[in-house]
Amino acid sequence: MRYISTRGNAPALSFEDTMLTGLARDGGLYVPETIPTLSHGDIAAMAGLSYEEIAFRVMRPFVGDTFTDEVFADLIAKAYAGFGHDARAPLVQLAPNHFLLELFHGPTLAFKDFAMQLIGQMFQEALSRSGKRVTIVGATSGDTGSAAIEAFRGLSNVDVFILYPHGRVSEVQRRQMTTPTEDNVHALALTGDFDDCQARLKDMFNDFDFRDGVRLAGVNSINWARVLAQVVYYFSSAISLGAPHRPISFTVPTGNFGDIFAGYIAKRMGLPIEKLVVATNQNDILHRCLMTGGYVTDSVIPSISPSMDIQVSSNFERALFDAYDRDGAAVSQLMAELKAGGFHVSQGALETLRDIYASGRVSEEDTSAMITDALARTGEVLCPHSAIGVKVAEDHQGATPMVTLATAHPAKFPAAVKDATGHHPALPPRMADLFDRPERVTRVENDLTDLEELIRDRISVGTHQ
Ligand SMILES: Cc1ncc(COP(=O)(O)O)c(C=O)c1O
Ligand SMILES: N[C@@H](CCOP(=O)(O)O)C(=O)O
Repeated sequence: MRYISTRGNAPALSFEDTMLTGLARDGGLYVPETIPTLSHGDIAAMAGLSYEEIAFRVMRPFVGDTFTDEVFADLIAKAYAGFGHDARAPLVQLAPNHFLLELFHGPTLAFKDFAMQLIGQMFQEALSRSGKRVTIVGATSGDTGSAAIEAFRGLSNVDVFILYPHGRVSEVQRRQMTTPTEDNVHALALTGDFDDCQARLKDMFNDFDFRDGVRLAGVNSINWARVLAQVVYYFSSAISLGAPHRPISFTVPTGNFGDIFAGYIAKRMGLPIEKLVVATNQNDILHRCLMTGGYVTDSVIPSISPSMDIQVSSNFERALFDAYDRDGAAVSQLMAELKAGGFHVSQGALETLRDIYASGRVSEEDTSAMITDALARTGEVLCPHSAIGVKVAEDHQGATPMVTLATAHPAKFPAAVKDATGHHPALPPRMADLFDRPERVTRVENDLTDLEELIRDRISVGTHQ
């Protein structure tokens, strides 16, 4: 299995090199050269298997010879052993034909743990074989950062720097990133929004002196391994609802387009997914694009669903690559236009995208109302992101069973949940002292040179400031 860049101008890589490389050297994102498929019989045979067994069968064809079967199965087992639910990703029925896929039973209470816990294991295995050391830099609107820190804290061959937008993450998210005490963890609060954090991260990857000098690695959904691990729960949930014998639709609270793109990969692998519905908050560039064809950036507006406060949606590039028949030059042209403010998707590519994806946008008021309403109707306490998903799913519900992804635990966003329900959602007991732990964070400006200097200094000193 080899991986190629969406911009068509970078070397094809193995799974291991793709995972450790992050962004392709032409600025593009890696995707598999061909997408392996599972037959109707292969999928039917997964009924009744554990999450870990399904994970192995779904991901194995993508991993090539990076890990033996035995090692890969062991890494999967270790990755999910710490989850707080035996099913790992349990389904809850909200209405006769509508199900909630709870993805928040991992250590940091968001769906990011599914991929990050596995990537942590895979990085350790690969780095211990090669004896190399890497510097992970991540950009976060709140959840990727805490999941990455949890997965890599204390590892001797990794430093992890997380850029988050100062004042624009929830207090729980911030404390998850600023309270770990390990020397290899560096939380950086940047003046700006998530798009600024992600843009500086991509600038670092495109600065080859810096990239090679610090051995830069990425664990955002830039990294193909992130997307891959997220494919699994589309299979596990659809199979438990009767796939491959009947089709299923999914609604996905969306920002950087990684999670819903994983659903697209599941569909391409043969899972009968009827529709993938993009659910956005008021930062609705994806919804506007699917409606009009115009992908035009706007400034990020802070919302009560801060993890989705994103306007430049990184993985949309992967969707465009396929919608443009894998024409890297066409994607490069679109990305150049994006730098100047935006682009228009061609009619053919837009029709392809609309065959796969539908979309909806939810206002702040409707998000809050849905948290209130869902509690009254179903007894579920939703986080604001999941509430956006449920609202859009209800607007798109047809005869096909609908699964909405619940992407975070409500206790990560207590203010929004309390406003809507009157109740303060409790953190799990193991995190009960989160607000008593001392915080450690460095304030940084949105300046590439300064950021690179800080990272170089920290690595060469080898201690946390
Ligand atoms: C809680 C939550 N929901 C939804 C999303 C959006 O997911 P994606 O960026 O993969 O579209 C994020 C951030 O990624 C998130 O943290
Ligand atoms: N919502 C994310 C934003 C980064 O997304 P990623 O999937 O590319 O890591 C976050 O919580 O950080």
